[in-house]
Amino acid sequence: MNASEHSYDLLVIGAGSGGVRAARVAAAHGAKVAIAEEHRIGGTCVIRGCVPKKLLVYGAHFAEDLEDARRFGWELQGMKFDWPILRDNVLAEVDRLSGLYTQTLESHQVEILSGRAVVTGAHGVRIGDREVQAGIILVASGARPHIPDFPGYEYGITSNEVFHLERLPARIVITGGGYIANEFAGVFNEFGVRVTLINRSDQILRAYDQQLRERLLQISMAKGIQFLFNAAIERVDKRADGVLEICMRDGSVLEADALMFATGRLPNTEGLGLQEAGVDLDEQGAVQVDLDNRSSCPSIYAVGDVTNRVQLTPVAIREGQAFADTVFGRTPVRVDYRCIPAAVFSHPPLAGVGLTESQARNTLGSVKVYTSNFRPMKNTLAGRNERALYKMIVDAATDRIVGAHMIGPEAPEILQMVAVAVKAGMTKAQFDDCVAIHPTMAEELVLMK
Ligand SMILES: Cc1cc2nc3c(=O)[nH]c(=O)nc-3n(C[C@H](O)[C@H](O)[C@H](O)COP(=O)(O)OP(=O)(O)OC[C@H]3O[C@@H](n4cnc5c(N)ncnc54)[C@H](O)[C@@H]3O)c2cc1C
Ligand SMILES: NC(=O)c1ccc[n+]([C@@H]2O[C@H](COP(=O)([O-])OP(=O)(O)OC[C@H]3O[C@@H](n4cnc5c(N)ncnc54)[C@H](O)[C@@H]3O)[C@@H](O)[C@H]2O)c1
Repeated sequence: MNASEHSYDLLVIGAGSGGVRAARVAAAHGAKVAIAEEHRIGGTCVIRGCVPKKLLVYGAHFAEDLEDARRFGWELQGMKFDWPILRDNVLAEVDRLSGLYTQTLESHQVEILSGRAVVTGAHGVRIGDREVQAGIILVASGARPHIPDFPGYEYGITSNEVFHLERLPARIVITGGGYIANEFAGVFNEFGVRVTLINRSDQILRAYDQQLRERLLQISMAKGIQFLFNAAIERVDKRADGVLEICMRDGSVLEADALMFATGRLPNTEGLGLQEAGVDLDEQGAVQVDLDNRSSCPSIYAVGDVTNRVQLTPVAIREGQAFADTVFGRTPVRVDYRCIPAAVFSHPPLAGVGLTESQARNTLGSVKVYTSNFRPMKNTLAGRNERALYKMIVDAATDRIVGAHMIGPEAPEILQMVAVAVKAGMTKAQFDDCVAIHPTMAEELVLMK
């Protein structure tokens, strides 16, 4: 790892959540670092993921807030939603954040190499017509949307394009039943777009607690989102008037103005030269790494979505940090994958940490489940018939809380703090021992009987 033998101590491929953190921290540890990026600094989360998505979720929620405002005495006239205003403000915020990420890299003396990187050997990378050598290569190239293969798939869009729509479609069909499908179904529905979600199985958000999933489904349907289960697209045709005819395997035909794929994300390793350099990939193309993020080629490491472990930004960031501290900070650090909290920013949002009820029943001897099924005070006055559901899963033998799951307003904000307690191994009795803050929704957590 000597920069005089190679151009850099570290060459990072991909300036997203994991790559930027790794590059910055390695440079702070004294390494000579370069980072290659083929698109924009910030990666998926900043440019076309978490950040613009969450801003759209905020924008969409005004539809309900403005409706509810009347019951709180506000008279609102001439309300109208203007998509280009929100879109352009969101894209401007993305530009600002991408600029901040660039500044952070520059202020840490990380050299930015613009262009697509291809690995040429255990220490070699080509970016455009530039060949560079590095003691260590970190692959942090993320993932890309998976697009199902059927005639007419090219008429569909993915989360890459959705933030740039010229105008809102009157009707959208979204395929998939996971995070992106449910988040964008909510966003479009709040904007008044007629949404149909097509799911190949009979369940949405499979990793979440069943009761929460059922609650989201019930609320989403009540809000007007249509769900088609056990359904698959056979072909899509585009009519002369631009309308898409989505032909289903069961013979039915859906008409829509837009089709969005939200069917998972595949690791970005295609044409990257990794296998030629001795890096093992799995059948989906994910880089296989050990607990220290090291691949089968000793000088090549990988973090984030490209390893297909947990496709979440905070996990990619931790992996990038652990890599840099271990390899360049001489402080071995491993990411702890236990109790990773996660949230779906649907309307309403849901969030969870630890074991679901069924996982707990399958793995523990005896389980106690506490639930609070309530109508938030704000919804009551607003006349909004939408109930929240909080669940706590407790190991009966030890009284330890092994899982917490919530759907309702601000669930992700509240669950972040509950996750600290669950990870710390707190007991139900310790929650009960804490006095409530009244009136809040979160007080339900210390009042469950
Ligand atoms: C719509 C959407 C919403 C999301 N919402 C959330 C959320 O709310 N919360 C959450 O935690 N996670 C969310 N995620 C997931 C999150 O964005 C990813 O887990 C995270 O960005 C992964 O970081 P990464 O560093 O592995 O890869 P990325 O952030 O994807 O960065 C990889 C970078 O590598 C670049 N690259 C790829 N190949 C090359 C190459 N050969 N040469 C040069 N550069 C290359 C890419 O252009 C990209 O900039 C969302 C994802 C999507 C798509
Ligand atoms: N709030 C968040 O933290 C957040 C938000 C968005 C995305 N993400 C991350 O990004 C990842 C990708 O999101 P996603 O929603 O695309 O994936 P996902 O894994 O959440 O859901 C994919 C869905 O597509 C379906 N599917 C897969 N292949 C299919 C096919 N060939 N035909 C029809 N359906 C198919 C699956 O059954 C599943 O319902 C997520 O797994 C998550 O890790 C996180």
